[in-house]
Amino acid sequence: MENAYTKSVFEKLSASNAHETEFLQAVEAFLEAIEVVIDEDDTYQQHAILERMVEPERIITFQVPWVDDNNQIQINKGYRVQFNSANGPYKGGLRFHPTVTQSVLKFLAFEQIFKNSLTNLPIGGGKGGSDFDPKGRSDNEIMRFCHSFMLELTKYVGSDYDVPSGDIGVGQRELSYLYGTYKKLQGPHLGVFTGKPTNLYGSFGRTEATGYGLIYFLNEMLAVTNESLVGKKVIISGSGNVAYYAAKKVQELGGIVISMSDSNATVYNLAGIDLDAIKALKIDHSDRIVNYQIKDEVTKIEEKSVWDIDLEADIALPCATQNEINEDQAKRLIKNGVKFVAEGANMPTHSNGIKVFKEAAIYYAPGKASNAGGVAVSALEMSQNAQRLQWTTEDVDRQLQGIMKQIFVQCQQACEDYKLGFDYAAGADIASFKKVAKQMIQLGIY
Ligand SMILES: NC(=O)C1=CN([C@@H]2O[C@H](COP(=O)(O)OP(=O)(O)OC[C@H]3O[C@@H](n4cnc5c(N)ncnc54)[C@H](OP(=O)(O)O)[C@@H]3O)[C@@H](O)[C@H]2O)C=CC1
Ligand SMILES: O=C(O)CCC(=O)C(=O)O
Repeated sequence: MENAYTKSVFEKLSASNAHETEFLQAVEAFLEAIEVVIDEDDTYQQHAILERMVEPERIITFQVPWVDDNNQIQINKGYRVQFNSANGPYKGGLRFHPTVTQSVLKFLAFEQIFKNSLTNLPIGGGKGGSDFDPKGRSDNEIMRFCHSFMLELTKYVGSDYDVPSGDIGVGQRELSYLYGTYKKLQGPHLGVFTGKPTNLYGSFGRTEATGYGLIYFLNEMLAVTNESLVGKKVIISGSGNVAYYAAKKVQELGGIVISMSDSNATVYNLAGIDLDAIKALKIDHSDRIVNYQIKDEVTKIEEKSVWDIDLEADIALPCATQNEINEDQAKRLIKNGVKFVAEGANMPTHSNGIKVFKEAAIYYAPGKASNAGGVAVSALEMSQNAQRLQWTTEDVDRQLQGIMKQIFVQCQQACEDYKLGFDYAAGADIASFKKVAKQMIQLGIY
């Protein structure tokens, strides 16, 4: 960092949040990207915009006690980070995973501020969750956990105030239990959660939206070089919601999905893997990739990360979790011919890995732009719930395509304005920073 203002904000933040490594990583990358804007205009410093932007408006932490199937009392930590509401009600998912900490949720909520702004829909930045591990838990245990979590969180959310949705470990089943508890306590305010099943008035197309949106964004990048997905070999990490629907759309548009993974193993085949088998294993049941049924001699399963396997490919789509690609793994991708990386997960590439992509001058789409389709359709779900209407899948998908295109255009425009080539990561940060900063200035200091 070179600008005195950004540098001093980051130094103070690092001193007061020394152990929050993921959060500091996200803020550092963001501040580096927007320095060109800070350099040209001291209004931001006069209004202390950066100091206010890096401090959450509110963090709620609470105890989640529940009883397991063996009648043992279990205690987990619950959180909601309400980071910034300049652009509207706090909006962002809930994550249930043993790796959840305040630092992880702060980085996710911070990124969400700018992602949500890029959608051009009125939603502020938030995120929440728990260190609860749903793996191996019975349906009744999940329901009891959700009930206890929501008894507390109910006090802090509302359809015009803070609207959670899903993320890792939280899908339609969990969202239904959470909404059921909220409804019992506060009444049937449909819009307090998004990502609900469609028969509970979730939006058609929300389940698919993050993965499909990722591919719509990727298509915009491919179009810059007059290319398309047809015949392209695509590495995908993860096999959850985002990964699976991204894979489906790649296949629909003529690409070849050569790998998918989970936290234990990777399945790969240069001629393409069987997405129906992935769906049966990982979407319909909480099974493991190691149990993928191999029906030919070329499919392989290895108990390691996909980023540690040498696979010749054109495109990489990290769709599992944060910091899954380090510097060496990024170098392996470049060596194996990858020319496009688009992030389905949030911050899946470590800063050193991003540096490798930039030096290799490949096309790189940052998660806060390329995975914004999910939250965008969540915002459409809020609109539908408020209007007491339910739009068709086709209508939602058409709007999603338009939103992803607009996000790409904003990134591209900022790159043009600041002569950044195709550094879409910087473009996304600059475009969204300017919008949120303007709103904060308009709203005054309070
Ligand atoms: N759902 C959404 O709408 C959105 C999600 N995202 C982001 O996308 C990513 C995936 O979320 P989502 O698909 O919803 O979550 P899911 O819970 O549906 O799937 C997560 C997938 O990632 C794998 N995974 C999790 N942790 C690790 C790890 N440490 N190493 C390797 N694999 C891992 C899981 O494997 P396993 O089965 O072994 O746990 C699983 O395959 C997250 O970063 C999330 O924040 C971003 C925007 C919207
Ligand atoms: O749909 C939402 O509200 C949240 C999506 C989300 O958590 C994300 O974009 O990372």
